Amino acid sequence: MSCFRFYRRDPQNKDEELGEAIRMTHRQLKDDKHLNGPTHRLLLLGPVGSGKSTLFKQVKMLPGSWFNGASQRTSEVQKVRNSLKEAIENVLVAMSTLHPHAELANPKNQFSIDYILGTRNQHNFSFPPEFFEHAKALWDDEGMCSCCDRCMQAGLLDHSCYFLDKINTIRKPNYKPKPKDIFHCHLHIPRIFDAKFQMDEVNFHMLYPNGLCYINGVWAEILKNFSAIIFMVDSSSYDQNFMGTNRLQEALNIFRSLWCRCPHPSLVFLFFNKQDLLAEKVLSGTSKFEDHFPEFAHYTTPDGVVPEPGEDPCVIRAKYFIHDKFLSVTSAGGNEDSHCYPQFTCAMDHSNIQWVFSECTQLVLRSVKERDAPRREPSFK
Ligand SMILES: Nc1nc2c(ncn2[C@@H]2O[C@H](COP(=O)(O)OP(=O)(O)OP(=O)(O)O)[C@@H](O)[C@H]2O)c(=O)[nH]1
Ligand SMILES: [Mg+2]
Repeated sequence: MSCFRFYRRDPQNKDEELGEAIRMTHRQLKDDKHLNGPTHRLLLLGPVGSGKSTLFKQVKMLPGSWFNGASQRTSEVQKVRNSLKEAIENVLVAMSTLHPHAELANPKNQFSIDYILGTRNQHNFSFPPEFFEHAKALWDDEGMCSCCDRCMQAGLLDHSCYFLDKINTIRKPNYKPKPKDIFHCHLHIPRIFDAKFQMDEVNFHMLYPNGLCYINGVWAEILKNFSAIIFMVDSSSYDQNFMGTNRLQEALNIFRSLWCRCPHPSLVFLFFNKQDLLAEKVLSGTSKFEDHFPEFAHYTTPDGVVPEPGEDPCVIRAKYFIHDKFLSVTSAGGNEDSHCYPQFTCAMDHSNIQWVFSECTQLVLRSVKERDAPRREPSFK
């Protein structure tokens, strides 16, 4: 699970490792070039939990993707079960690390905890029926459930409940994952994922370094190898804290640091993701934006904004507040010849991502053309 994995990181070494892995991938890409023709490389970045894995899975399902095969689906059963296992293990770890400690409501379920924790680190775990029995017994325990709620409120275990609520479905011998199950499923090793796809007969190769810590040294060197960078933001995270920092503010800090280090000129797509969750939160009125960003109280939606059909004005105001905050980084100066394009996305929605990608790939093509013709003034910013 994202946040616990984050705690376990050894940032300096991991980033060096990751940098080396990306450099190797580039060498490989150069060798492949004569086989597949020119390829535009996209790098997917973003803070923990912003939706990178989900977007990546959508890309793998785009028409023309190299991963767009029926055989992929069968191995998804194991992935979903692994995600269930990871979810329950992480709640169990959280039970002993939270303060105050979370306790089992039924002490007899300690046997199930011992069983589940005893299966940790077993590769290719076969998921015997007793695994699901123990998982179910624990999920039915009120102590464990309330621990999960506490973790969710802290923004720690966002995938867990989804799988734990579906134990009875996932355990069935003839279980076939639904697309939603796959989207919730966390991508595991290897640390760098890549997907190739074609749009308008142009090759794209997207790299996604899972778990990249944003250490400065690696960035500048890596970034220059890409035609465009996609930076994802969890727009609904405005009311969440992680290790004492507001998650949206943290995303903004990371983006600012990325923008400063981008080689000139760069093309950056800023995906304001989880628009559905943002709308839900704003409309429910339970979590006020101004409680977390006081300047929101004086913010007014800019003139000329074109709303989506049926979009509520409060939602529009919140989403453009975030939009303007991030765009102020790019208009602050210092990287004038780079271009940043914002997009409002919902990575769970395949048609939205398909549309967004067709827009972005057109912009990549335009930008590359203009880069190759340096004497012409770029016609967009
Ligand atoms: N409702 C909604 N949920 C989303 C959206 N995008 C991602 N999610 C969910 O948000 C959670 C985190 O998404 P991931 O794709 O795992 O995020 P990530 O950036 O890969 O996270 P790390 O690998 O931990 O850095 C998952 O439970 C996703 O199902 C979205 O647009 N809408
Ligand atoms: Mg991920």
